[in-house]
Amino acid sequence: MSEKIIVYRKVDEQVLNYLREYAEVVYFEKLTPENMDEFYSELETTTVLLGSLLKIDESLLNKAPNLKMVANSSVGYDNLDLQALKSRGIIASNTPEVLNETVADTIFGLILSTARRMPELVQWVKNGEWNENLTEEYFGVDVHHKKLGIIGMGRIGQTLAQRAHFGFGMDIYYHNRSRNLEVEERFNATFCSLDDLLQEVDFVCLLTPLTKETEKMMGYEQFKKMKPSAIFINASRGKTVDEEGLIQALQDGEILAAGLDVYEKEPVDKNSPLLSMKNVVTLPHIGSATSETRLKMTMLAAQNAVAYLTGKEIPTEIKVKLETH
Ligand SMILES: NC(=O)C1=CN([C@@H]2O[C@H](COP(=O)(O)OP(=O)(O)OC[C@H]3O[C@@H](n4cnc5c(N)ncnc54)[C@H](OP(=O)(O)O)[C@@H]3O)[C@@H](O)[C@H]2O)C=CC1
Ligand SMILES: O=CC(=O)O
Repeated sequence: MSEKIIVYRKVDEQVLNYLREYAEVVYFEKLTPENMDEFYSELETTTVLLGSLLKIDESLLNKAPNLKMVANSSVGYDNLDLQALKSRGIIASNTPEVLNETVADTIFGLILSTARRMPELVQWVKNGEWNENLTEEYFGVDVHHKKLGIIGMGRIGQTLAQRAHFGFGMDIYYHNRSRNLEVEERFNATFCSLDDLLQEVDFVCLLTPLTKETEKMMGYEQFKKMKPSAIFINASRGKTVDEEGLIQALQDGEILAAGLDVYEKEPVDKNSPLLSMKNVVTLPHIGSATSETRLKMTMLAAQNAVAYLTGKEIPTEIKVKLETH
């Protein structure tokens, strides 16, 4: 058994045992400043890397002369420099589909808890401030039968639209670079320009991957186009939003509230104004974070790694056209 895999995130024992049938496994439950030297030393002789979030760019690849495959345990792969990987002939895979339902549940939770001000009111009750009947100043806004705008109507966007349209009677609007007629038929959804979507809907949900095109695609100018009664939800990547612009828009009352699972910098800065705003619900990037779904994701990453090691077709290889210079 000559191949070596580094697993650099916590995974279930059954995932490790499966990998051990095919390669020597070096396991780091997590990477810390204390174990980075050991990680880099193992990296020199490693063929496959399995984990998530780690920035895999030229500087890391220079330390990995034998690397042949990166099995990312997330659907988003903005942590990978695909150009650098391709120029070295390194294959990459991600974990699409298996997390759609769980992430859509999280997003719906964010929509409901932001609209109905749940975290704020839970705290109010726990603080012992519920002394009389609730007055209007604590009311939220309805979700059912409102207009939901999805920017990035892909796999997760469609799973969200399913809940919103059939479960909550919401009207669906979406913006992608390309139209999807099947989505339009299935959810009676309306395709719009970004500006039209922002002006029309009650809830804007951002779900694009982070790319050069989508970086800071939502800034003050875009928030200003939303209705002052509208709510912004971000479950894509923090960097798709200009966070300063979002803070300013919330402070100026340009939008009603925001529900966030992702931030420009993670973990989010403890002093970020977002954390002290009552109308902002802040989750710690838990889109896919259930035991069942994380097991499915890491097992799929392991299956991708094993497919590479056994010369089989890689189930969810990342295949994108790269820019040529
Ligand atoms: N918060 C969390 O824990 C999680 C976050 N995510 C994030 O969600 C993202 C989406 O995942 P998934 O649904 O599987 O991805 P998909 O690739 O299935 O969907 C992405 C959608 O975004 C659209 N899109 C891409 N670029 C643009 C653009 N420039 N402008 C407008 N629309 C665009 C695409 O349509 P078109 O090509 O037609 O433009 C596509 O419909 C991931 O990349 C990840 O960053 C995912 C899982 C969990
Ligand atoms: O953020 C999570 C992912 O799978 O992407």
